[in-house]
Amino acid sequence: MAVDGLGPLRFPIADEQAVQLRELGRRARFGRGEQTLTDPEVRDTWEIPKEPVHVEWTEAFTAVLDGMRAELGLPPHCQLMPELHSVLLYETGQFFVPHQDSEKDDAMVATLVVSLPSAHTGGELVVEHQGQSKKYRGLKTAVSLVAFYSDCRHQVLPVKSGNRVTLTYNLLLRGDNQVSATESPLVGDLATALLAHFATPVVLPYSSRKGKPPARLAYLLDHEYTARGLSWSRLKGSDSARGALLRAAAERADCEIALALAEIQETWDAYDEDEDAWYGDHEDEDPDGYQDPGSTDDRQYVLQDLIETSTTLTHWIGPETGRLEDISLDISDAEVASTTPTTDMTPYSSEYEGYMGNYGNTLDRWYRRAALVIWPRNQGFASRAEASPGWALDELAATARAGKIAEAREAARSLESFWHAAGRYPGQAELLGKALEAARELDDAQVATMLLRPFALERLIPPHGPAFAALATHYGDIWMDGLLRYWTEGWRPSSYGLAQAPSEWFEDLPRLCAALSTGGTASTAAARRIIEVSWTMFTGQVAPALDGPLTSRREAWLTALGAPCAGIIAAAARLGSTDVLQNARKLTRTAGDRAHALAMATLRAAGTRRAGFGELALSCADRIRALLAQPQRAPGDWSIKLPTGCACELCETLGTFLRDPERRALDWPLAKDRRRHVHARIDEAELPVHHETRRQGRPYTLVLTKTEALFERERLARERHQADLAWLTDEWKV
Ligand SMILES: O=C(O)CCC(=O)C(=O)O
Ligand SMILES: [Fe+2]
Repeated sequence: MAVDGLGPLRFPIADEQAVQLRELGRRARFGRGEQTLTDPEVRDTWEIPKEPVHVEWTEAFTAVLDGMRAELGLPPHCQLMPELHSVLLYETGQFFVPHQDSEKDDAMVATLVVSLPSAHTGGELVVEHQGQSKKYRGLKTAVSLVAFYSDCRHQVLPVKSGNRVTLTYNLLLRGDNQVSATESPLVGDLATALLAHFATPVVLPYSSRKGKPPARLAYLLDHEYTARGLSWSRLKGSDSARGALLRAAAERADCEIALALAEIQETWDAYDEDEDAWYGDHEDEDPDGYQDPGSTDDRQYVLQDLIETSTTLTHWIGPETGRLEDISLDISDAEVASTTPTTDMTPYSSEYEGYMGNYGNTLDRWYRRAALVIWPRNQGFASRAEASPGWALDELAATARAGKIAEAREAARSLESFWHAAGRYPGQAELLGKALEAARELDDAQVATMLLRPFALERLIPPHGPAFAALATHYGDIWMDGLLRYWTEGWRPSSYGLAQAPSEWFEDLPRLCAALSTGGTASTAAARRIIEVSWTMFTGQVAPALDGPLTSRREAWLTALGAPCAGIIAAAARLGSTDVLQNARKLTRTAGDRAHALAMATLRAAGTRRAGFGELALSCADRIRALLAQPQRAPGDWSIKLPTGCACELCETLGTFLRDPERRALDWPLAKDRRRHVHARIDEAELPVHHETRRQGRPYTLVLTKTEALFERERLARERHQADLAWLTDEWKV
């Protein structure tokens, strides 16, 4: 090894040469996510630039690399290619904390660390994998070489004395490391086991019933892979042989197999060992008990029972495309198998949650593992469709377009058992677009309903217009009514209270209905239906809440409803939905401050639109004129109206006091619960009454005082009515 300017290095490396090297170096950086950082708490090392460094290996290196290939479990027909990554100098005290190397190249599978001969103590390289760890010490008089798969966590312990100099190499895998396992006697056994797995009903927990046989098997691999490093031809260590065996067994059992990445979450019942020691000396502890949520060092917790595991496949190499695809597929416990249990792996993140009421203390751990996913070939379409429904819809449409309509319908029917979940996949707008296309192409009313049913009406957006119109024309009104009923199921009030109306979607209804109504009569009729159900939903939620006083909270709520209300009315006017327009007029005739607030908010949200709003503007103006015509409160008139709602004796006393035009204050000895009821009534109606408890005597005395806000508010309300009326006259020519 030679360095420009320094000449050949002499081994063991002497102090003065280490100093020369350091002068060339800079503080080594490390990667975290997308970033490259320096932080001497994490990595304290000098990195010498590669350009002036020249390394020449003897013949023996090739043999060493081939030995490493064999020991890493890679077959003889592939090769490890070393690529110099960095030249590092650790002076006394320097180190690198545990980390995983990032794979800088798709073909990178491992790291090679070469320690050059130098006298030093400490500075051991510690490599971990699946709970095992090995320490490697550099030598004074010989080169030492350590290679490990890049998913292994490793660290360099602080150098205690002397200097440690290393070269690190990325080991790239050249050639396909797959071996054929068809000859192995294990293949037959594995194939039999696969057939048994797919024929054995799942035992359901807490039930004497037997479930259906599992739909698939996900066998978890032992090494970690990044999405870019995932490849059949670069499986690491024992994964490679297992992959080959299962691939051959799947073939023999007439199954399909895919290589996937899984996200696994474990929830443990756990406790913090230190938590009980609260009486001890805690001075050096963080007062908030803060724990870095990203920290994977959760060994301070004592694990009790594993409460739950969830496994979701997030990527796979498409069985046909051979490309990495984003998928989302939940795998049940009965479908997961592994040689190394997840519990023995190192989580990439964990989070401890102390006692929260319903649950005890829990520790969540997250892992990423690779998996071989296997399913019977005759269930292939359904199995892949569950993982990527968008792909499936495209397939269905394409098959039907190619004239294989019976086959396409059959394939569509095979999705029925899980298709209800299609409404929860990410990318709903795109998925619905594809479903609309496929439903039309399949030309079968029942299958079309099955495919579309899981979606919700508020997923329908203007770009869907043409596909929706084609569907409406093709299947007719009755079919469409049925579909719209399904699509608004989530809108109906459930036992948990009112469903949440999709406000923004209502607001945008004119645009949607415009897009739908260009598609012919059937589509226009469907658009009218959509307006009707929207109005029914909207008033169903709002009408019951229009009674009662207008508090500030109510006012904010009603103001926010102006835009959706205006959206529905404008859409109704545009498509001539007379029923809805008539109903909207009814709303304008509803008496009360709340209805007025909603009507004004609707007019303000109408913007420049006029059609459909005329009567609303008129009746608002009438109402304001009537209010303004009422005599103003006389100075010194302190009477306040208590809204109806409770007829108890306390409320009667309260009502009498409030009504009295002369009395301003009331001293009222009342026990705690009764005081609370009176407070609640006053606060709920936001009455201009101050309440206070005088904590003397038994029971304490509730002191009520009417405040000046009574006059101030009425003055402000009048001003606002005047301004509103001016606006209505100006803008709406009422
Ligand atoms: O210096 C060593 O032994 C290893 C350095 C290392 O882990 C790295 O550069 O990523
Ligand atoms: Fe490293």
